[in-house]
Amino acid sequence: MQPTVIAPSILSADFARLGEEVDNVLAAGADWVHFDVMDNHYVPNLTIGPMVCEALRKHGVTAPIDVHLMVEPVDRLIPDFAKAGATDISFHPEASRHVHRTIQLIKGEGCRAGLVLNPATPLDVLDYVLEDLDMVLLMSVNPGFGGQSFIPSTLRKIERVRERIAASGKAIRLEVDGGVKPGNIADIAKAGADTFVAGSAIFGHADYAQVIGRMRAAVDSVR
Ligand SMILES: O=C(CO)[C@@H](O)[C@H](O)COP(=O)(O)O
Repeated sequence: MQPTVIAPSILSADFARLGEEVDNVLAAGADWVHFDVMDNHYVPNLTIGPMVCEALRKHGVTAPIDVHLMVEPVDRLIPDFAKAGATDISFHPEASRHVHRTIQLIKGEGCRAGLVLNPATPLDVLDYVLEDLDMVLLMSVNPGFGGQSFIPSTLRKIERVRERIAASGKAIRLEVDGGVKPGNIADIAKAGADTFVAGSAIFGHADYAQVIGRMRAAVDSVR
């Protein structure tokens, strides 16, 4: 079993104080920094690129930076993010012409590779590549915005991916992203997730340590 990871999505942070916000969530008990990259093409929103990732490293952030690429095409940005300090890079299969090649590109740059499935993406995109992956990221909202509601059918999907990971015998993380909150994180963990992204639930709360503590306790109660 993989150790639990709580990864606040900086999409909901105060961008005018990003370094301080990241320091604060890490001091409050977060494990990773979840870094959402949107291109106004693959998704209808525009966010941040490798320069901001590099700036966080220069600021002194040493925690893993979990980059979720919502960009199309995806390959060109991968070396830039690796050089900027990303440790984990995940991408959507629809954004790559050659999914296996993109996974190898990420690993060749020294990062862990994740494949992201949107709520309506069938699990067969995992065929033939699951064992090459370090992580499967299941979106529990349609990508593009923070603050959306968790789509309940994701719970069954998490169970099915957990079964596939178990059958593979590999140490592959199962991350869930979108609408994750203290009130539903136990169900998400029970279904089989080990890595939890939360944006608005953490950055929208006045006390980061309290909300992260509640989330971790809820996960610990079922894992
Ligand atoms: O990738 C995305 C959205 O595309 C997510 O990382 C959201 O940023 C999560 O935000 P909340 O649903 O937790 O507010």
